[in-house]
Amino acid sequence: MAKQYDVLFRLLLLGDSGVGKTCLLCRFTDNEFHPSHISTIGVDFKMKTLMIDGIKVRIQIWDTAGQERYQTITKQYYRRAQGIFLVYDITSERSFQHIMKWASDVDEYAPDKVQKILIGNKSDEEHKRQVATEQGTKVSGGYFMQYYATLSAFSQRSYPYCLQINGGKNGRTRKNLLFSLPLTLCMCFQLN
Ligand SMILES: Nc1nc2c(ncn2[C@@H]2O[C@H](COP(=O)(O)OP(=O)(O)OP(=O)(O)O)[C@@H](O)[C@H]2O)c(=O)[nH]1
Repeated sequence: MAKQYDVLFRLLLLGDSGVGKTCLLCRFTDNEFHPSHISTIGVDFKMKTLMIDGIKVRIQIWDTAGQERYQTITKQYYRRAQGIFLVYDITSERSFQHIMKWASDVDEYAPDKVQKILIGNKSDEEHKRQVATEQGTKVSGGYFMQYYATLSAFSQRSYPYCLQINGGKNGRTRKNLLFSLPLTLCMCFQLN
């Protein structure tokens, strides 16, 4: 039987309820958008397998509930994550203010070397924007996050796997693949 994958990455989505974590995940895995908000209960996950430079990469993305009452459950998933997306909604100042709290939970419960990526979602709602891009840049720098992107789960246009991982097949190590992958994942969403 063919090997199902060469490497597995476990990624986690965190952020307040309603910022669009589930929608980002559905856009990434199924290229779908759900206009209604059905709150995640506890945790859920989806998987996607990508071929990146001849390597079969399985990405397992855990979608967590933003609601406070599930946080005892969701924190149990932090320690196995290799990458964490901290998501806020650009039209909600409050969701952005809470990023500091999510980031300090990550510091407390996730592995030290976890990749952290800040995502400002709902960039299609520019007219309702409450959080300037510069504020995102400042916070991501302050919390040692690797990347910062504004995205839209609503937007259909995507750039699937357009980022190539540097290094030839033989010279590539798992370590640099791991480092590069979260950015690849970001690039799979609509970047603008
Ligand atoms: N305009 C717009 N709406 C979005 C976008 N992403 C999500 N939404 C809407 O925001 C609402 C909440 O989205 P969800 O993905 O369910 O939010 P969540 O963060 O998973 O929420 P919890 O499961 O409660 O933590 C839904 O009504 C979505 O349709 C986006 O990029 N643009």
